[in-house]
Parts: sequence; structure tokens; C-alpha cells
Amino acid sequence: MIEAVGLTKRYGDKTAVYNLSFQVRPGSVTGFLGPNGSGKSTTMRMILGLDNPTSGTVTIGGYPYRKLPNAPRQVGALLDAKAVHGGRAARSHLLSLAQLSGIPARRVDEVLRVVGLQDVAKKRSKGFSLGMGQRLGIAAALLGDPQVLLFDEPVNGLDPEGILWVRNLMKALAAEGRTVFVSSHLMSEMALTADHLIVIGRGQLLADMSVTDFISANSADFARVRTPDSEPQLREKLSSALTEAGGHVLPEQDGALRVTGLPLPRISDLAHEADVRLWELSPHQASLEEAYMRMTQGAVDYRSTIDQKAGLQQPLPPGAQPPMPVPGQGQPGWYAPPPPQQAGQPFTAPTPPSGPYGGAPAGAYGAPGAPGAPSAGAPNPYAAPAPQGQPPVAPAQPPAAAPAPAASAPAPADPTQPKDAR
Ligand SMILES: Nc1ncnc2c1ncn2[C@@H]1O[C@H](COP(=O)(O)OP(=O)(O)OP(=O)(O)O)[C@@H](O)[C@H]1O
Repeated sequence: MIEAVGLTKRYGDKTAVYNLSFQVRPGSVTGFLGPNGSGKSTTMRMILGLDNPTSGTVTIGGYPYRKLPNAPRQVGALLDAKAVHGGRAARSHLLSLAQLSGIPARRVDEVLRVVGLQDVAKKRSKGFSLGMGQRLGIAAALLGDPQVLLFDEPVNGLDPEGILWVRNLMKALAAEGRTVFVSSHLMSEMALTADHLIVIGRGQLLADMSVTDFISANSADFARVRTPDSEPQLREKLSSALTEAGGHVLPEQDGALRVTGLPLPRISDLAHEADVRLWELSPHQASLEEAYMRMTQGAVDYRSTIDQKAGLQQPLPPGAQPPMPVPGQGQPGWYAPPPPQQAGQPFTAPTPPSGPYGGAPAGAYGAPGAPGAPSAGAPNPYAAPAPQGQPPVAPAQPPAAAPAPAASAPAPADPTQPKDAR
């Protein structure tokens, strides 16, 4: 079992991880989720003794990693698939790792077969694709047949067959009673792979629960209602009637309305009373991806914005119309239904950033716009309570103690090598 208690890591005045406490148990796949820069890799590095916590502790089987007897045989990790000596052949790379840990050479050929790299075993890894590199990293993690496995974004760069393989591998390893801790920012992938989820945002715990509980706690039901496309006034009329009746109405991309807080028969009655014809009235459930986005939206550090193409846009030809904006796009919660409790957001997340990357409106290419700030005072049932008298993210502190030698020293053959310097 991996256990973190009050884990905090500061880099100068940057708090990467704050007061994180959780347990990762054997026999199941635990997904570790959070937006870019939320502290997943930092946490994994601390688990592996590659970074020293500023405060708090993290242990594997009751020991800090560096005190763990025969650690390479007990813990396997894939942190950064690129952290290999590119001039070495895949087999030589694994062989050197095996020799360092007293693992027999025949095990190298076994793991090469497990990850499907046996045919390229003699090829230099610098010629490997991203996906092949990931497979080599996974082979290195499996080398010591460890009971505890950590994978940081293992499906990065893998093709669909590779993704399926990783998913099944994680499950099989957990079914053998091992502790499997997998980081990702893809909720959809974790929903298929993990049994348990630990979700962080800006280094703080947002959720620690089974996938089943996460689904039932976060997948809000909603109704999709569509009025005749040719009569937009009916849509407005219905929208007002539903809002007056206590419903929460959001426009959908295709012109339909997304309604929460009212049962389907009531929506039908209200439409009838308002003399509005309906083309569609259907029950839906928000996807887990949406629930995750909603949970972490206030803790996203990096947001895309619309590409304004300043000075690059051609004037429209005479008489041409600019493209129609998508209804609702860019509004808070456009992509997600409101939280189940109408009284407020179920997740009190840190205020969206106004930093160098901005809390800008929805971009044409992806990330949703800065959401409305969570309602003040709404309790977050999943957040770790902040210590009395302290802000959620601690203010600037003196730089942390020097990181562990392994974190800064180049050790290209080490599968637990940290990510590239950021
Ligand atoms: N060695 C370091 N020095 C300074 N800041 C760091 C260092 N390592 C990480 N950080 C900062 O700590 C924060 C958390 O980074 P971390 O890599 O742990 O996030 P992450 O959740 O793994 O992100 P991603 O999903 O993008 O890989 C980021 O703001 C990052 O810039």
C-alpha cells in the first residue's frame, strides 16, 4: 500500500502539492487524475524518493522509498519514457537495469515479449516512436516483478491497440493483488481502467472515491428539450417558462436546451401550458468526462483561448455573413450541466486563474471558457479540509530543501528518472 499523509511540496514560492493525504491499496487500479500542472508527477516523484516533501510523509508498505529493502524488486515505475539512453538498444537498456537490481537476464526477454518489443530488442531506442518508448518504459517497470507499480501517463502516444493493451495490463496486474497507481488527465480512460480515483487540482485533493461512487455522485441527470428550429421564439418562451418553474436551462450546441431540476413530465406539462410544440424531450446522463471537467474547472492552470489571428484575417467579401456563433459556447457551464444540488456547486475549487494564460472565454479549439466562480460558502464534500487559519494554497515559503540527488543527477538508465526540467 502507498500512503501519503499531509504531503506538501514547494518549489521556491510555487506550491506544487499541498497537504495531500490518501492511500493506494493493493488489488485494484487507482487512477490519479488532475489537470496539467496539478501536481501528479511531483507526487509520484515524492513517492519514489526522487523529490523530498517540504512537509508530510509518503510511504510504500510502511517505508519511505529510500528505506525500502530491495526497492527495485518491490516497486516498478514509469515516469518519463524518454528518460533512456537513446544510443543503447532496448535490450541492453533493460539488461543494465536488471544487472543493477540483481535480476536474471532471462527476465529481460520475458518483459520484452510482454510489451511486444521482442522484434526491435536490438534497435537503439532513439529511433523509437513515442508509443514504443512507452512500451520500453513499461517493460522496465515490470522487470523486477514488483508488487507496487506506478505509471505516469502510460498511454501517452499509444495507438488504440496499445491503449487497450495498457488498460488490460493494469487490470491484470491489480487482479494479481498488486498495487497499481496510474496518473492521467483523461477521465474517459480512467473510467474504463480504474477501480478507484484520486483527483487533485492545484496540488490539493478534490476527490478520493471508487469510480462507481464518483459516477453516482457526479453524473447529473438532465433532459434535452428541442423546439422547432424554424421558430426560435418558441425556444425562448419555453426557456422562460422552465426557468420560472425552477429549472436550470442551458443551450446545447445544436440549438436544443439542456434542462436540470425538473422531471420530464413536468417539462412536458410546462411546454403544453406555454403552448410550445416539442420536437424532442429525452432523458440523459452527463458523462463522467463532463463531471470531471466540472470538478476540476476551477483548478485548471493552462487554458486555450480563441486564436484572434490579429492582422491575418481577410475582410469578408461584400454581402458575405460572418459565421454564426454556436449557441451558448463560451458561457459558463456550456459543456457541462449544472451540479446536482441546485443550491450550489458540489465542488468548491480554487478561483480560476487570471495569470499569464488567462481565464479567457471558450476557445474554438477546445478548452472551455473560464467558468463562473463556485458559489461562495458551498461546502466541497470531497476536498481535504484546509487547516484552520491557512489559505487553501499556502503563501510563498523559503525554497524547499535540496531535492534528492536522483532528481537532479542525470541517470538516463533509471526508469524512475523524473520528467524533463520544466
Ligand atoms: N522541479 C521543479 N521546479 C519548479 N517547479 C516545478 C518543478 N516540478 C514541478 N513544478 C511545478 O509544480 C507544478 C506541478 O507540476 P507536475 O509536473 O507535478 O504536474 P502534473 O499534474 O504532473 O502535470 P502534467 O499533467 O502536465 O504532467 C507545476 O506548476 C510545475 O510547473
